Amino acid sequence: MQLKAENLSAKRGEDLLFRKLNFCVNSGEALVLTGRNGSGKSTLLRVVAGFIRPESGKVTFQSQGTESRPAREACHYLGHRNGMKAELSVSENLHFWKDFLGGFEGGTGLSIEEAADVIGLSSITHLPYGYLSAGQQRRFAMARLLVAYRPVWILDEPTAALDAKADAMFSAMVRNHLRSGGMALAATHQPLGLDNAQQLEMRGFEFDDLEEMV
Ligand SMILES: Nc1ncnc2c1ncn2[C@@H]1O[C@H](COP(=O)(O)OP(=O)(O)OP(=O)(O)O)[C@@H](O)[C@H]1O
Repeated sequence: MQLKAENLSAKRGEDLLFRKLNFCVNSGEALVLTGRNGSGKSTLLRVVAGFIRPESGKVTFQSQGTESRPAREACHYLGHRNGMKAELSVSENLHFWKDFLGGFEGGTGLSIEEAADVIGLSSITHLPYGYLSAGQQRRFAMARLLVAYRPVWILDEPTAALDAKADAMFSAMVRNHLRSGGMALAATHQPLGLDNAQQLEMRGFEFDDLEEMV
C-alpha cells in the first residue's frame, strides 16, 4: 500500500500556503509534520483527508493489485474536534461511526466493546458522551479509528490535553496500526514515540516572503 502526494499546492485565503509538495508514505510508515504554529500542518492534513481542495496536484492511495484512488477514501481523520454528539451515549456514537464509515478492503473494524477495551474505558460506554471528562472524550474519539478499518490515519494534534498514560496508550495504538501495515500522517508538538518516522517541515506563508527576499 502506498499514499502518494504529487505536486501538491494549497491556498488559505488568497495566498498559497504551500506549493508543489511531493511525498510518499508506504505501508507501515509514518509521516510527521513539523513547523511552527500557523505553518500549514493542519491545512495539509485536511487536503489529504479531502476536506480542502488543493490548488494543484493530487493525493492518491494504492493497494496492491487495485487501481489508485483518491486518498480520502482510505483515510480516518482525527482532528482537533472529537466528532461525537454529546446527547448520544458513547456506544451510540461509536455505532454511528462504524455504520457510517463501513468497511474497507484489507482489514476489519473492532466491535464497540473491543475498541472501548483497547482505550481502557469499557465500563462507561453506556454514558452520554457529554458526561465524560475531556480526556475520556478524546480517548473515545481515538476509539473511532478502531471500530471501522481505514489504512491511513490522519492525526492532528491527537494527544493534546491527554495525561501521560493516555499518551502512551495512543502511541501504542499507532505503533500497532503501523505494525499491521497501516500508515499515519500526524501533526504533533508532542512526540508520538514512533521510530523511523519521516519528517516534513512546513514553512507557512512567511517562507514565500523569504524566498522573494533572497
Ligand atoms: N480560511 C482561511 N483564510 C485565510 N487564512 C487561513 C484560513 N484558515 C487558515 N488560515 C491560515 O493558514 C495558516 C495555516 O494554518 P494551519 O491551521 O494549517 O497551521 P498549523 O501549522 O496547523 O498551526 P498550529 O500548529 O497552530 O495548529 C495560518 O496562518 C492560518 O491563519
